[in-house]
Amino acid sequence: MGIWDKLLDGSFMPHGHCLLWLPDLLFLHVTGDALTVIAYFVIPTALVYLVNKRADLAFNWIFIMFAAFIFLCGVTHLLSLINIWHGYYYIEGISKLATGLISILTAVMVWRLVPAALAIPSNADFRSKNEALLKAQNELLAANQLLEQRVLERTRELEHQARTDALTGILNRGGLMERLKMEIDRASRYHQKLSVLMVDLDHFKDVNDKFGHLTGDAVLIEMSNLLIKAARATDVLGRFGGEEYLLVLPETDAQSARQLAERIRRDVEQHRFVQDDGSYLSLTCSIGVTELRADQDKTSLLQVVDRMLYDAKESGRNTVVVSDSDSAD
Ligand SMILES: Nc1nc2c(ncn2[C@@H]2O[C@H](COP(=O)(O)OP(=O)(O)OP(=O)(O)O)[C@@H](O)[C@H]2O)c(=O)[nH]1
Repeated sequence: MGIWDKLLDGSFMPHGHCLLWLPDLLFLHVTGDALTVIAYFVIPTALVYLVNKRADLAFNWIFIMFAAFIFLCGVTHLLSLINIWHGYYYIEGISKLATGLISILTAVMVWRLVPAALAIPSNADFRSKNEALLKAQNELLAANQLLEQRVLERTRELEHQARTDALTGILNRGGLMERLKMEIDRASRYHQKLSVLMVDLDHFKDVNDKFGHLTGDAVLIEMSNLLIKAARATDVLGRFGGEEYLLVLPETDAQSARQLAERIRRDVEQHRFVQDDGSYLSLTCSIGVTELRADQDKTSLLQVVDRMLYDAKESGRNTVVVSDSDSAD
């Protein structure tokens, strides 16, 4: 008995009459429906697998509804195939009803989902938002770099200010001590000469007392300008105290330092300090000078130069006193 005979034997009765008893027509329907049934079972399996793997998927419950709907369509198709030979019409009817219900429910739910689904940003939205984010990030980076630059500049400014005398603009005592130590270290290391001058205006208190503090300040500024002019660019000038200045002279021996000190003393003596009202003020200064000895430290150097200044004051002011190497300590 051939396949067609088997398909068309008595069990086909009476259901197959709709297919006109034609084997090729029956084959066509069976093949089409069988393929559809396979697809209807494979698709929901894929959907359920996807939802399982991607729990973050937006509206994943609708995928499950689609899966149920397609699966039931598959069952209905399968039953319609079986019913060519067996008449399970009630079962097929129940299956159709279940499919219809789930289809209607899915249709309603899908329409209710439309506004929310439309609100999901498109790829183009994401791209433009991403670009905007990148732009903002670059701007932030640039702003950060600018800020770091400003902080660096401000830090340098503050460091400079911390070492600067607010009145005269030359080094203050702190800055001066730092530089003096550096110069002493350098001179000791390279066995170079180094001398220091301590310059102090004579009877400066009288200037304040007679002409006021503002005139005193103006004199101090003018005095520092005078010293800047007298010194070399490599010399280090700073305000040691009230009306006391320290001049550090790298690569300079006591002899040359004395010559410079004498020139400064003369310059100050001859200088006319201008007052606010246009009148002039004459002042003198006393200067202590010393040259760094081997193994001498900053404190000892300052003690010596301070003593030389004291001697200059004691010997009548407007004088330069240089330490000789034997009497230095
Ligand atoms: N205007 C002004 N005066 C100052 C400043 N710092 C210190 N002085 C004054 O400088 C004067 C120093 O007085 P003294 O130490 O007696 O010295 P001097 O009058 O110069 O006397 P000798 O040094 O002995 O010649 C004091 O009157 C201080 O008030 C300042 O920044 N501005």
